[in-house]
Amino acid sequence: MAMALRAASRVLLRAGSRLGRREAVDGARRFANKRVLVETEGAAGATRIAVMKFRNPPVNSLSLDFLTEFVISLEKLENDKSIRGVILTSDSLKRGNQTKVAATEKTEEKRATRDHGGRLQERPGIFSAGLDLLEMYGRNPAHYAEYWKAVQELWLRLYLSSLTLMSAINGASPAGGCLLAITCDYRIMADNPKYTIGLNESLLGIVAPFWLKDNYVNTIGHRAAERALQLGTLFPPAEALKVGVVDEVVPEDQVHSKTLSVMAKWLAIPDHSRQLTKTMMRKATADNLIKQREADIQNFASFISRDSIQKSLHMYLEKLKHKKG
Ligand SMILES: CCCCC/C=C\C/C=C\CC/C=C/CC(=O)SCCNC(=O)CCNC(=O)[C@H](O)C(C)(C)COP(=O)(O)OP(=O)(O)OC[C@H]1O[C@@H](n2cnc3c(N)ncnc32)[C@H](O)[C@@H]1OP(=O)(O)O
Repeated sequence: MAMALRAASRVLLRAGSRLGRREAVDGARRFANKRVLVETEGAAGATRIAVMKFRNPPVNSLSLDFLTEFVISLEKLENDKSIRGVILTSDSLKRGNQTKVAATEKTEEKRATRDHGGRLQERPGIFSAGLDLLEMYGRNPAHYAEYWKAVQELWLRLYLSSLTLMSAINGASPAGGCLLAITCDYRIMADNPKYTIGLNESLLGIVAPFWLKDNYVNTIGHRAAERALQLGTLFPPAEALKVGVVDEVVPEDQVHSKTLSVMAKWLAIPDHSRQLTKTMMRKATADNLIKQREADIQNFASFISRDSIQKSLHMYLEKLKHKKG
């Protein structure tokens, strides 16, 4: 498996050097490609933690490019021995240098946040909208296979990461957004009832893959997962806490500071014993996918290519396009 991961990562690194653009380098303290910004906190030479901020406007969907850049950034952090903890979050806070586009029409209202150069900015309040629907709709089977391999890779890398991973959930987190969160060791969500989290695949007419279902079962238990998966439940923060999708709910302006303080507690545990424990808890679930990755890719490609499934996705996309802002 290690060999397979290393080979896949070489492919991703090659792809990354083609499409990844290092925008900012400040020693080892900050690096970025186009869609993921990584900032490290802590003194040089001491244990540091990294914050991976998603910035794939408008909704941080997990496009193929995003997945590639994410895995490259994570691998860099895994290889940096001074980093022991990583926080996943969205870079979706409004920045100063922005202006509101006149919001007289619904479409303008929906994408009202642009910077002065007219570039689309991330919208606040979205952790990640999940898998990119446009990667799964209207493409060919070879594309679906490539995309699914990248989705699997992301999940395996996160689920088996030796780092302490935490998610600071500062916005909506449906489906693949929830995937990012539940691979982490700890989840803290902003207390805003507009934000929801869960696996809503069934509402789109699709089905969560078995390994994500297993991850969900491991997180919230079999009965709760069975019900939530069938209904496609998106939980607001208080309910997410009750069912165990998240571990803590805190006021929105405290999500980052709280995550840092919980991280400090986790980092007080010796790495080797924590890592061995994590592996003991997760290996069987991950192995289930590793032993049938290729079959899972073929299943996905043929499932998503079905006319009925493409029709469901089309209807869902139309619904998103025409929903009231
Ligand atoms: C039995 C055999 C089984 C075999 C099974 C094998 C494999 C498994 C098969 C399939 C599994 C596939 C797994 C999929 C998991 C997923 O992640 S699917 C994606 C789920 N995501 C969602 O449902 C979220 C949809 N989006 C929203 O709810 C909202 O957009 C939002 C995130 C809450 C934000 O709302 P807001 O009002 O701020 O923004 P808009 O809705 O106006 O959106 C802006 C813009 O962005 C587009 N968009 C939104 N989400 C996505 C997305 N996920 N992908 C791509 N594009 C997205 C939206 O359409 C708008 O576009 P515009 O109209 O052009 O402006």
